[in-house]
Amino acid sequence: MSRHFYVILNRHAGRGRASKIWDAASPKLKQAGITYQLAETRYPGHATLLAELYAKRVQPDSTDTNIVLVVGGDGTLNQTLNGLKLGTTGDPLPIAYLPAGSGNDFARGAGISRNPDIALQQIISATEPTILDIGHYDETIKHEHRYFVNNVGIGFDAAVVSAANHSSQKGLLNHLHIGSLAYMAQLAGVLTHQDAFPVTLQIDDQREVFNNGFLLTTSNHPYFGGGVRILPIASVTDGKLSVIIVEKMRIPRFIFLFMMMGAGRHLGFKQVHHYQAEKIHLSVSSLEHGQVDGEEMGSRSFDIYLTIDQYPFWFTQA
Ligand SMILES: Nc1ncnc2c1ncn2[C@@H]1O[C@H](COP(=O)(O)OP(=O)(O)OP(=O)(O)O)[C@@H](O)[C@H]1O
Repeated sequence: MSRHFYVILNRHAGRGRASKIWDAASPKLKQAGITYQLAETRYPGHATLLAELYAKRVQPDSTDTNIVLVVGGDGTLNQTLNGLKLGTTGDPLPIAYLPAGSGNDFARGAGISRNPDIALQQIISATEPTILDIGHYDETIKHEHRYFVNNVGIGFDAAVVSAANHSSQKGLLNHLHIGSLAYMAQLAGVLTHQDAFPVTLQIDDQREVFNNGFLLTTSNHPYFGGGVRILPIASVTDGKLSVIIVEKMRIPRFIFLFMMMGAGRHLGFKQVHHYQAEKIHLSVSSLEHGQVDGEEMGSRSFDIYLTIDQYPFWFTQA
C-alpha cells in the first residue's frame, strides 16, 4: 500500500524553525518513496481551512493511504485536527506530526521525538495508525466547541499566554530568538496581578467548589507551557482527561511550587487539587483569560463541558 502525504506547513512556527525542518525533511520523504502535496499556511488559522478542504476532497482509496502531515507547532496541529474533523464524514484521515514549534508539548506527551530526524523516521517507518486521546470542549456561553490535543486553561496559564502575545517586547525578543524570555517576563507580571476566582467543577458525579482558584487546566497529557510536567498522571492512552486546580497562594510559595513541579512533587501541596475523568464540567463566572492549545480564547466567563475522544496518528512509538 503506497502512502500519500498532504503536508500542512506553517513556516512561522518555532520562530521560523519549521521552514528549515521541512526543507531538510522533504528530500527524505521522496527517498522513502512517499509522494506529497505541499500546502503552506498564509495567515493565522489557515491550517483549519486547508485541512477541512482536503478532507472534503480526498476520496478513500483501498490502494493508497492518505495521511495529513503537519509541520508546525501545537497551534497548527490543533487547527489541522479541527479542520479535518469539520471536513470528514467517513473514516478519519491519520495525522502525522513533525514537531517544529516553540513548545511542542503534544510531541512530548505522545512520544513523538522533538529531534526532527528521529520524528521523521517514526513517521516513515509507521505502517498503521496509532490511536491517541484528544480532548473536546463545548462552551455554552459563547456556543463554541473545539477539539484540543494538549489543554484548555483558565486563569494563570491563559493570562501568561495573553500577556506574552500582547507584549510590546515580543517582536524584538522573537527577532533575537529569545521569545521564551517574553513568557518569563510576563510570568512575573501575571503572578502579581492575577486575582483568585471562584470555580465550580463537576468530575463525573463528583461536585467541587473552590473560591480561590488561580490556575485551572484540563489536560490530555502531562505537559504544558513547553515542557512543564504539570499533570504527571495524565496519559494520551488512558481514555481520560486530567484536571488540575491550583489555589492562590503567596508568590514565594507559588515559585517554590513551580520548582517542585520538576520532580513531580507539587501534587502534594494542599492548595493543589487534581482529578481524572471522562467528562468534566467547569464553571467560572468572573472574567478570566482562557487558552486552548496555547491559542487565546479571550477574557470572559466560562461554562465548559469537556470530554475525551480518540484520533488516529501516524507514527511508531520511539
Ligand atoms: N502565514 C502565517 N503568518 C502568521 N501566522 C501564521 C501563519 N500561518 C500560521 N500562523 C499562526 O502561527 C501561530 C503559531 O503557530 P504554532 O502554534 O504552530 O507554532 P508555535 O507557537 O511556534 O509552536 P507551539 O504552539 O508548539 O509553541 C498559529 O496561531 C498559526 O495560526
